[in-house]
Amino acid sequence: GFAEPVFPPQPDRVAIVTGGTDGIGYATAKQLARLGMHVIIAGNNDSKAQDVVRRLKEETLNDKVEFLYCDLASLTSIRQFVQKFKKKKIPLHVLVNNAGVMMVPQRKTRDGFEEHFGLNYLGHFVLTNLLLDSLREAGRPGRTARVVTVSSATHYVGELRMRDLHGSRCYSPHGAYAQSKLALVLFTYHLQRLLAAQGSPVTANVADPGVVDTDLYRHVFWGTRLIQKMLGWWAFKTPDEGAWTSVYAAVTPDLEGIGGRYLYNEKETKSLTVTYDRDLQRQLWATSCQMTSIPDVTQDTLLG
Ligand SMILES: NC(=O)c1ccc[n+]([C@@H]2O[C@H](COP(=O)([O-])OP(=O)(O)OC[C@H]3O[C@@H](n4cnc5c(N)ncnc54)[C@H](O)[C@@H]3O)[C@@H](O)[C@H]2O)c1
Repeated sequence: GFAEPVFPPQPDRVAIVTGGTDGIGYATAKQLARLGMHVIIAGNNDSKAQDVVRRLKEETLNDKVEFLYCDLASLTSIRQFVQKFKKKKIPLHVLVNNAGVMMVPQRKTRDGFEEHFGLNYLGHFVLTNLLLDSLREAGRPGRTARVVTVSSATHYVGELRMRDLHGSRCYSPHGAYAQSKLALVLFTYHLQRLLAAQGSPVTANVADPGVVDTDLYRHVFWGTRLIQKMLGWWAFKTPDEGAWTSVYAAVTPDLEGIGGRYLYNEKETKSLTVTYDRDLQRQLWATSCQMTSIPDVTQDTLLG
């Protein structure tokens, strides 16, 4: 009973989709390519890349689909990806921060960050900051460039432990995932305020895909996995359905010039109360800048 939304064609626009080799990211890349966009998949899944690109080209009849290696669990790899992208000398209109891991055992990224926080959140924090100049250049009033960041309803039970962001004192895989998804919401709202304060032709929104039948659940308790296998078709959205909110945020004319929204089923919804706390947003942003050696441009711009 799911009616596919219809969006205007998007020729001459370029999108980067992180984690576009699988699940919701694959479906997002496919739908954007169908709309005529040049889609670049940023992924760490080299072995799948060729096949995925071939399938996407076949399914969308769009030849402008490519893969560029980007391991979001490595700051060096993210910087190399951005360099490679900028060498192409093409504009960037849409960045979909989609990739993620869930409930992985306690382990660290290359730079020593807890994996959920480091990959899901800090990886996208760095990627977005390094691509902001490209997004600003490509956007224009009336046709803004867009950052779409995929969070999750799990953020509602998240807690940001500013004194122990890496969960070294007490680690829970669920808590670490929820914290990373909460951080992405705080980041998006702060980013949107920065962009608005600078008068940048770029907007930032959060997309919540709902519960979607993908391999994200590979690390959860086996009982939950079994339920997914048996009832997934009935209780979960398909990846195509889950991708619509990201696609909506990326292209709908309804959101032209509008940012700072938490979107679920293509509608604005309230996120957890604490996500609107500007002091917390600022604190997280400043700490993230320190952790990743990104200059904090918001310090002078956003005082209020
Ligand atoms: N599936 C759900 O029910 C659900 C619900 C809410 C939110 N989400 C969010 O949707 C997003 C996509 O998840 P999915 O369900 O499609 O899962 P998935 O496991 O099918 O896809 C995750 C993607 O992230 C990529 N990825 C993982 N580690 C990476 C790394 N180090 N560098 C680059 N890419 C990496 C994977 O290669 C894969 O392409 C995630 O952010 C997830 O938190 C999913």
